Amino acid sequence: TPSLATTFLDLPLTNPLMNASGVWCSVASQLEALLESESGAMVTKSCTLEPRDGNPEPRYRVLDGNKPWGSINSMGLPNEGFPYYLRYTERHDYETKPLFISISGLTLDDNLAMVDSLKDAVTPAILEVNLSCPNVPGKAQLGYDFDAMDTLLAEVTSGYGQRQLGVKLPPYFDIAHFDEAAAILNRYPSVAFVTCINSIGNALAIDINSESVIIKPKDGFGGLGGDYVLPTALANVNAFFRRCPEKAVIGCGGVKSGQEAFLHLLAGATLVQMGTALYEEGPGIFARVKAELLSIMAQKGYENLSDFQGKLKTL
Ligand SMILES: O=C1NC(=O)NC(C(=O)O)N1
Repeated sequence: TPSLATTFLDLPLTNPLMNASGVWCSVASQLEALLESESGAMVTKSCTLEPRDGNPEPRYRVLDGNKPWGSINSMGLPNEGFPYYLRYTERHDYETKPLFISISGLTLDDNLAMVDSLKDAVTPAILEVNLSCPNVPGKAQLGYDFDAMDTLLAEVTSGYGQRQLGVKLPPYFDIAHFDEAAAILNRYPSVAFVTCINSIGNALAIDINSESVIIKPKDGFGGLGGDYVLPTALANVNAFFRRCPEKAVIGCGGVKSGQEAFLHLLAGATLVQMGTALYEEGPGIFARVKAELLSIMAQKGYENLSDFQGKLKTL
């Protein structure tokens, strides 16, 4: 029977599935549910130095009805503040599964302060620096400002003592941008992984009956997730898989079954994150998607993930 076992940064995982930062991972009860779930790993909600309430509600909506399936969100980085998640890293059971901690400082100094505390904590948690939150009013996405991204990576990798870390990238839509972002990332060997993609920022969902937007923040503009973003997510996974051979890619975007998880792995992902689908289904989704992925592998005669991981064919 096929196996979903894999490794990430030399850590063994029972399977490649995990949550996307921000979904089912903001408070201890959610983190405990992820620990108990069948995910192979888990990540905390991107935190800021201080606790944040985030944007006014409604700030998350599933886009259902007769449209393709997805979500729009403008949460605005609501979180319990960095110390809360640092404390969680100190009591996580690392034997059960690896833990990632996501940070999204509102300033470079805030990011450096969190990185410095993490370096001193010498925690097994894996750092994922979020360069791509599209929903804090007045805050541009770092991943779209290449100079600022370069400066942040120089300071953060140095501040983290060149310990391995990763970055959560926004989706790019131009080959020249894949080239430029990868060229910057490849100058930082301690950036050991990239997570592609964050939501497609600043989409607008409109309800025809009310003739109104459906989320409150930013006049209805918010990050898109779900089916809508799968082709863009696969493109970003494969673009960075091709351009960053020394780094691992974590796939995120449009995964709701074994099928999309298989596609992300084929495109080059080592691990696969779920956001919208997890938000709607809950942590039981991991058992379902695991079974679906195993079934697809069995049908195709694959024993291990390495039999097809990164082996996307071109014409
Ligand atoms: O990085 C993020 N991506 C999103 O789609 N939403 C959240 C947020 O708004 O907090 N952050």
